[in-house]
Amino acid sequence: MTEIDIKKGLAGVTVDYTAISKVNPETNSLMYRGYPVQELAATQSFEAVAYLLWHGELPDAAQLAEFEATERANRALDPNIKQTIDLLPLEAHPMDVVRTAVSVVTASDPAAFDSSPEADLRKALRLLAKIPAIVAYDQRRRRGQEAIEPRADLDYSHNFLYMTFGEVPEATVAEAFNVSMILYAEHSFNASTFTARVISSTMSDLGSAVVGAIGALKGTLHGGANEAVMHIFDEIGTAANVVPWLDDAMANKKKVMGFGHRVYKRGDSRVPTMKAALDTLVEYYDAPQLGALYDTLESEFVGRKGIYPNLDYPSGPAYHLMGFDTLTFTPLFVAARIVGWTAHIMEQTASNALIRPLAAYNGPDERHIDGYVAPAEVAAATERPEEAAG
Ligand SMILES: CC(=O)SCCNC(=O)CCNC(=O)[C@H](O)C(C)(C)COP(=O)(O)OP(=O)(O)OC[C@H]1O[C@@H](n2cnc3c(N)ncnc32)[C@H](O)[C@@H]1OP(=O)(O)O
Ligand SMILES: O=C([O-])CC(=O)C(=O)O
Repeated sequence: MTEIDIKKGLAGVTVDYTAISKVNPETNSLMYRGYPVQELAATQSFEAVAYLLWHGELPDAAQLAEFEATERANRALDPNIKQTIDLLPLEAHPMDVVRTAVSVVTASDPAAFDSSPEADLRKALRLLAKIPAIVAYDQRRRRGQEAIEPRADLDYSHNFLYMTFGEVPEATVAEAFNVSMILYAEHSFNASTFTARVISSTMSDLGSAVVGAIGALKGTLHGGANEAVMHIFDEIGTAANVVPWLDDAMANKKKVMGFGHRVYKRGDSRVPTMKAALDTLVEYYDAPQLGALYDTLESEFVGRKGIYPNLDYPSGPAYHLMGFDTLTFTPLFVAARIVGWTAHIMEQTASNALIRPLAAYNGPDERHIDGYVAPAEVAAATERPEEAAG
């Protein structure tokens, strides 16, 4: 058999251009539409960053005001969405709940069949506005709490936390949340975004592409890692247990979630910014034990393996300190990444080619069903070219 150079997992394969973001492992940097993500996190709201990723430029004051007004006006959930969520068991994974609710939101959109740039932009903003209400509604129903309606006088981050916890958060908490949303918003051709692009490439609709992307994000090798990090923290307990826990994990060849990355091999460009946000929360909530566990596991694991934390490592404990259930962490990633997914769906649609790679067959050689005699016309049609030529 001829040797074919298979790039397992498409590792290292460049499949298209994108103008949305640039991940540069050489310089450990990430830019959204040319702006370093650290600068955006330090100076912008998540709403302004969403506008940037969708429109290519940061909004001026009037554009931002209009964008925010539309976002605020679209936050509430229609009764059919709440009823759909209520039909799901309380034990359903929140990612399955979000996936199902998003499916209903997009199927109920009057422009569900319209894939024009204007309709897609409007649908994207509608999802950006509604996903927080879905996530908050589901966490509250799991806790047996009444749903809280959105407040149009609050920005995205304050309102998200308000709808989830019933209190307007302090600035420190809302700011850390805003930073996490900006850092999670976009990351080039990651697995879930690529999934969305594959679905869009068949000329399917935005809703189908987003639902597929949510499915891809759920896995622990991707977005599900922020939830998995917290399970690990719960298992380890305190910094004093890190060494024996790690000895055991490594002896059993277990992956330590929240570490490693397909593209960044010397550290994830977003981690220092999210770690700084986590530090403010550790101080705010007076949780030095969690900070010590974080630092000890990081230094032990990096020291032993030379594999660095990714964004899910600081964001998991940050969401825990804010009060989110561990199961809600990956839906928070969905709330942010809806921006990147939809930006890529629109980019794919604007310059489409069906995504359909090749595979090298390595199954059994040709064989036949005993006693089967092909009709003459079928035999002629399946006759292999080399036989026909011979
Ligand atoms: C926001 C995000 O989605 S970021 C990613 C979140 N995912 C995680 O945190 C899950 C844990 N990490 C991983 O599984 C991996 O690092 C991935 C999947 C993210 C990237 O991996 P890949 O580029 O495919 O590299 P791969 O998994 O082959 O790892 C290369 C080697 O490093 C090891 N390695 C990589 N990450 C880890 C880890 N977290 N724990 C232990 N070993 C690891 C692998 O076991 C492998 O070792 P080997 O060569 O001895 O077999
Ligand atoms: O880029 C990736 O492979 C995963 C990642 O960090 C992200 O999607 O944010």
